Parts: sequence; structure tokens; C-alpha cells
Amino acid sequence: MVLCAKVYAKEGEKTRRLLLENKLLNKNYKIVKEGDFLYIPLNEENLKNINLKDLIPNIEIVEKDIKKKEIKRKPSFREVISKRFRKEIDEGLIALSYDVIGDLVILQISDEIDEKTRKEIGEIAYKLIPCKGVFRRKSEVKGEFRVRELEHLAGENRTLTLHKENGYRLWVDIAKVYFSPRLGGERARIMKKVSLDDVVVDMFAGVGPFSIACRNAKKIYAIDINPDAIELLKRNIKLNKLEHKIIPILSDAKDVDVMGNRVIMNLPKYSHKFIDKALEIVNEGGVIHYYTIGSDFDEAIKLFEKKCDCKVLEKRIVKSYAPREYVLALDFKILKN
Ligand SMILES: C[S@@+](CC[C@H](N)C(=O)[O-])C[C@H]1O[C@@H](n2cnc3c(N)ncnc32)[C@H](O)[C@@H]1O
Repeated sequence: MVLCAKVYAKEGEKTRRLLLENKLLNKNYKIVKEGDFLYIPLNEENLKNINLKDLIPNIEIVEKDIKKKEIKRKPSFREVISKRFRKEIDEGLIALSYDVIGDLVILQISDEIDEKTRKEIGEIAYKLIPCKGVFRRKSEVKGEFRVRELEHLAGENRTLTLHKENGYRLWVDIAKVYFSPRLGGERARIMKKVSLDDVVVDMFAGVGPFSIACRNAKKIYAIDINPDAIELLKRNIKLNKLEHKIIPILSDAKDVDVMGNRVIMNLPKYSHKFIDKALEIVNEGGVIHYYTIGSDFDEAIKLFEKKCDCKVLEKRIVKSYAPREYVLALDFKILKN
């Protein structure tokens, strides 16, 4: 038996909404109609904390024999793939993790899996993950622009998408520029550190996620060598109404002539080659947010200590890169360049 509110059918919707707003609706049971009346199941647990008569003075509470709703949950992509392709997952040929960038999904399936199966997995992802198009990583990120090759598997064959994170929006073309949604948390961390009088230099800005995350700063120089990234960056600056703050610069970071007190070096694979330039850019007392790849922090710390007088403010593992290798973040306060 379930405790129900018995109301005239014409009062039903109003009562249901009131009960829902006050967390008093028991969604595990169906609402039943008999004659002129509706029986609306009540959440007995929450009913203890509220006098229902205060909320709906004429309410009649009755017990009623109602069947539980059969809730059919759609299985997740991971559940389906784990069952169907256990062996391939264990062999490292198919990954259960995937990236969602805007309305596009990027899967990790090895070339060793035949094309028909790759497309089949793409179709499963298309059905089970809310998205418009599904791709797979066809290569690692490579070259100066740090872009990866992709293979279209299902849905729309379009690579431009609008991604949302940390309260800002970004146009990203996954075929032309680097972008990782897995860095959203790292950008949120930097965002909290930025103050109104900061001048930020984002040396490897891409489509601008770090630059835009620093929107509370006084000024932000956003540099990238990839013309497609700079075009999207300009679009993102407008989209987020930051034309008065962010200065996009299409250039090799080594050639720029700017200075700031907060320098972001988000080029983990090659950032070590740009430390001298970053030390030229940063004001004394400023901070360098250094990203690198390694198994521990020691190498990066030694590298900086050899070149300047500095102090590690914070260090953290951002994400895994390869077995026992990570993308590492180190914040250095530069005491003397
Ligand atoms: C790992 S991506 C990071 C992009 C962006 N910060 C993000 O989080 O999405 C590195 C970026 O550095 C750019 N890049 C590589 N070498 C560069 C250089 N010498 N000067 C300026 N930009 C460079 C690439 O085009 C790429 O967009």
C-alpha cells in the first residue's frame, strides 16, 4: 500500500507540481485515475518533515494499492562495449573512456580493429552518448600544431563544434586544432588564481581556453603558431565578449615581445625548449604555469633551478599520458630571472 494524495482530477496537475516542488512526490509509483479522482503517490520519508495540510489545506491522504513503475534504464556505452568487446578491451585495443567535445564524441579504437567493427562501435556510441557525431583517434597528437588525425565513425561528419566549460564557450575544430576537455579542471584551477591586475601571457593558446579562463585579468596576450587556432581564438574572444582584454597573436612564441606576471606554458611535450623565453617574458615576482610530461616532478624542478631563482608554489598530476608517464603541472614563482 502506498500513501497517496486523493484529489479531484481537475486539481491534479496543480497538486502534482506543488508536491514535486516540495519533494513530496513519490516518482517510483504511477499516478492513478479512478472516476473523478487522481491518486498521487507521496514520498513518506519527506512527509515527516512537513505538514501537508499547511501546503494544501483540503488535501485528503489515503492508502492505495499501486504498482511500482517499471523504470527501463538505457544501458551506457561503457556497459554495452564492456560486454561485447571484453577481450579487445583487455588487450588494450578498445578503450572505455572517450572525450566529448561540444556535440562530438572521440573514441579510442586501435587500427587493429577492422573497419566494420569500428563503425559498429561508433554507431553504439552515437545511440548511447548524447551527441551529433562520433569519431575515433586515428593518431596521437603530432607535429608543431599538436593535432591528431581522426576517422569519422557515425552521425554527422562535421568537425566544428561549440564546447562549454567553466562558464565560457569555445568554438573548436577537432580536425584543425588541439583541444582537450580533460584540461577543464586545470583551467578552473588557474582561473581561481587570476587577479584583476594580472597581465597574462598564454604562450601556446590554441583556441584560447586558458586565455578565456583568465578573463578576470587586466590583459591577456594569447599566442599560437597555428593560423586555424588563431582564427577560432578570435571567434572565441568575440563570443565571450573579451575583445577589450585578449590580444590574439599569430606567431612563434619565441618571437613575441610581450611581458606579463603570469605565463602559461601549455605545450607539455616541448615546453622545456621554451623556458628561456618564458623567463624573458615573466616579470620578477611573477608566476610561470609550466606543463610537462614525466614520471615525477624532479626533472622539471631541476631544469628551472638551473636557470633562475624560483620557488615551487604548487605541483600536480593533470592526467596520464602513457604507462607511468603523466602530464604534470608545476607553478613556479620566479624570484629572480
Ligand atoms: C597542447 S596545445 C594547447 C592549446 C591550448 N592551450 C589548449 O589548452 O587547448 C599547444 C599549442 O601550442 C601551439 N604551438 C606549438 N608550437 C608553438 C610555438 N613555437 N609558438 C606558439 N605556439 C605554438 C600549437 O599550435 C598548439 O595550439
